[in-house]
Amino acid sequence: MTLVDVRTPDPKRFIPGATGDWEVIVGMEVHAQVLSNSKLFSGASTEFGKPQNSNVSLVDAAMPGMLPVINEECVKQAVRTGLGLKAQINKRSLFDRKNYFYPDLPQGYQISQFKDPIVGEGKIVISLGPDRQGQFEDIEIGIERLHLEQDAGKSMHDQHATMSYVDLNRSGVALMEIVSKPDMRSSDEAKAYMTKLRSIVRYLGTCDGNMDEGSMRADVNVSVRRPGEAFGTRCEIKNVNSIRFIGQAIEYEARRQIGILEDGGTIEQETRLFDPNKGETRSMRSKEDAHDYRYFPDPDLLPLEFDDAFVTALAADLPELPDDKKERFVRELGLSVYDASVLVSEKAIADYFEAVAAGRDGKTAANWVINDLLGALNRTGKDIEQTPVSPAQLGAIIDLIKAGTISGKIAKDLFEIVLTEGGDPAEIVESRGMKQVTDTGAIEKAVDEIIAANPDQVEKVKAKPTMAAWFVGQVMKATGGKANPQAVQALVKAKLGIEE
Ligand SMILES: Nc1ncnc2c1ncn2[C@@H]1O[C@H](COP(=O)(O)OP(=O)(O)OP(=O)(O)O)[C@@H](O)[C@H]1O
Ligand SMILES: [Mg+2]
Ligand SMILES: [Mg+2]
Repeated sequence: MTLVDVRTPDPKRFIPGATGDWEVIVGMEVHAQVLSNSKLFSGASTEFGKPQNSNVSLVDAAMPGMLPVINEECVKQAVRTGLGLKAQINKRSLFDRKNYFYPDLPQGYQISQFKDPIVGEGKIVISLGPDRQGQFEDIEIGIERLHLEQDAGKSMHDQHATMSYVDLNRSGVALMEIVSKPDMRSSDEAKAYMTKLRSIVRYLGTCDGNMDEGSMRADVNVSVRRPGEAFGTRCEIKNVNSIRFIGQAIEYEARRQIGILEDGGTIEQETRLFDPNKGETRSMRSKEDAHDYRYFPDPDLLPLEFDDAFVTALAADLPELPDDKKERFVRELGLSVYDASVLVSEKAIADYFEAVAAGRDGKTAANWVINDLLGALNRTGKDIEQTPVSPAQLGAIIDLIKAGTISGKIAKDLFEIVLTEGGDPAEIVESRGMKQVTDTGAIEKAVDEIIAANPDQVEKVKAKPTMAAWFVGQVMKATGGKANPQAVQALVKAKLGIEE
């Protein structure tokens, strides 16, 4: 890979050292487990959490004479992901053997793609911000390639005092390795990149994106340099399994390298581990080069070939992706970029919002979903999948306001009730007497009473008409928030003789 610098050094991102500023360079290799029922080259199940060694075929256990057979669904998933990354799809690609020994790798090699991957160059746009002025900064991060490969099994060192066990359930499961260009310049950019990539594969349905189950993990390559100079030597931090840890690992690693360089030392290219308990990276081994693996084309597999029609059919079926959705929410529903960004950040949130917004005012739906629903979920530590308020229930609350059945203020109380107790919003309004009072007779009585009881305030309003709001507030209070606010306002003004 030839390294090309596509970024202009930005002082905002510089890291101050003892002897001047530094720039951090980050490139990531993300392993994303392909969503498929069976493995890349065998019919064994990929289901997570099964008893050890129950999802293992003879192929996965590398029994002599077993031959790999490519799983078409995994190929489709890789192409879909490539399309989602606006990348070049290679109609001919090759599988290679990457040779190394490890107890969890019974074949003695991993089938991967080296020189000719299924997907070539693409890009991901990340969005940073908003800053204090409410502005977002969109940055394009290059994708170098995406290739298909097998996952290894799992060594288990904690099952026995003196022996290690191996679980081969994961052995042979399809992974997509998505390799970025070294285009990131801060830990925030790297976190935004991972967040966006995860969101894209979730929208596409090609990977579940569950980092805590290991479905997505990142090898984070970090180097530092003086702004504007050539790329420095990278260290690769293996298997980082949360977005927060990606940020912490980069911050630590950049400072470690800066310290060495400022002391007159040099950076050795190596493979490191991130220790989340200590928040630091530790050396694992010196970095192996491609030639150490003795890559060669796997003689058991034919080149992988497909035609344009195969790609076109997959492209035609692609779901709407977050960037397109965001743009459409702004254009068609008149949402702010900020609101649209929040709503598309996760597919499940976007789906929820679209169900609420269908046939209703988009901005109103967006306000309720962002401020009330997401606010409540945040408060109660739940995510959208566990929402106690369904889109139908929230939609019903919005409809009750629109129909004038309840006031906006009562609607907030109603939302709290649905949130904690559940139930049909219209029935709750009926049974608990939450209906808005639109009967002018009743409102008029309340207005008269407040005016009669507050002669001092009446004098003040005459001098300062904006004080009328005080009366509106008192009447709303007296009616338990159920009076129609517009009707109250009109009556208060009329009775006090305030011109519109
Ligand atoms: N100087 C650098 N600083 C930071 N990142 C870099 C630098 N040079 C390369 N990278 C990044 O390192 C990654 C290299 O990944 P790639 O899969 O090509 O090779 P590898 O790490 O040598 O191989 P393996 O897949 O065996 O780990 C890319 O994401 C690339 O952007
Ligand atoms: Mg790699
Ligand atoms: Mg690597």
